[in-house]
Amino acid sequence: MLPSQVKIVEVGPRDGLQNESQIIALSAKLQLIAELANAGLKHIEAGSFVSPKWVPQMADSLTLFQQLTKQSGVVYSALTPNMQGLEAALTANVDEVAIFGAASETFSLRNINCSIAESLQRFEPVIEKASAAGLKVRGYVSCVLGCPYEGEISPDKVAQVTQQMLTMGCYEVSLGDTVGVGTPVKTAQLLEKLMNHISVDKLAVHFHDTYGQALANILIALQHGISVIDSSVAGLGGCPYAKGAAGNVATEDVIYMLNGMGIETGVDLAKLVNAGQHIMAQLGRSSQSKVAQAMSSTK
Ligand SMILES: CC(C)(COP(=O)([O-])OP(=O)([O-])OC[C@H]1O[C@@H](n2cnc3c(N)ncnc32)[C@H](O)[C@@H]1OP(=O)([O-])[O-])[C@@H](O)C(=O)NCCC(=O)NCCSC(=O)C[C@@](C)(O)CC(=O)[O-]
Repeated sequence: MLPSQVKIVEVGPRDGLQNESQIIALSAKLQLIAELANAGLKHIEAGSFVSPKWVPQMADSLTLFQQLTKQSGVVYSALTPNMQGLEAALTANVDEVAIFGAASETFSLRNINCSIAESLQRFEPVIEKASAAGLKVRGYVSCVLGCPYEGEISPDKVAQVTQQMLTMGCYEVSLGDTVGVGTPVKTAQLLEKLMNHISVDKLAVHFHDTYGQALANILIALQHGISVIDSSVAGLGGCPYAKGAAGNVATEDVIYMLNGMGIETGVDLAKLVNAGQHIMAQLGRSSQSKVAQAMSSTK
């Protein structure tokens, strides 16, 4: 039961860039976002309304949204961990917001400075106010296949937090393998557990590629009917609160795999590779995407 179409949520400008220690010019971020939209990506997570002391790289999110030239048909979203973040997101006229929690108590404390229960309490008014303002709210659950502090995470805990976010009004929950430790069998077991109670169209997957398992895990997710995949151009990224975690799976690699399976994404791979090369040139590194490397070497 493979999906015939897949929606890619491009998280490079947010999850990708949030971890960079060098200051990235606003113009480079805007160019990246424009090129991603030109490549056909329809959902771009463009920024994050979090504390600039915690994540300095996202401190320019308000200005970024104010200067963004939006393409019609593209959703430009941002993270909002609390009411302060939501207020900023509303001022910035974002199209959609996302709250982000975890299935690990320690990660929750390190990442957003509160317990899981407290985070869900914080999210409730955020979801209510965003919905009242006509914004859809996405949820993230981090550490679904393991935690950098606690190790193994119970699938029951993942199911519980996911279900609570959906009950509170998130239209979809993205399951984050924050440290990229998941393997295909564990991914299948988790999805089967969740899908006992949760409809597959409410779930998305978000794999980091630390152990090189992301594409294999995505294939398992597709085989379970998941049709929303988060990825990051050039494999940018990592989480500031998950030391050693590699970037997200590269969007180029996901698109190449989906093309090979005959699954429609609407993304132009050549344009996407170019977008990745431009941002990597700004960062002074080469792309993590195997597909981008291969396509560049045969040019
Ligand atoms: C959540 C908070 C804000 C709580 O932070 P806190 O310190 O507990 O908040 P507070 O309410 O006590 O406020 C303290 C200070 O923060 C400010 N503040 C408070 N809220 C905001 C806000 N929204 N925007 C801007 N500033 C804010 C507030 O104004 C105050 O400023 P001060 O008076 O000290 O100058 C903080 O812990 C934080 O910003 N954490 C960063 C979390 C983060 O961005 N992590 C990375 C993204 S999550 C991720 O990457 C995982 C994911 C989603 O990709 C999925 C996966 O891979 O698993």
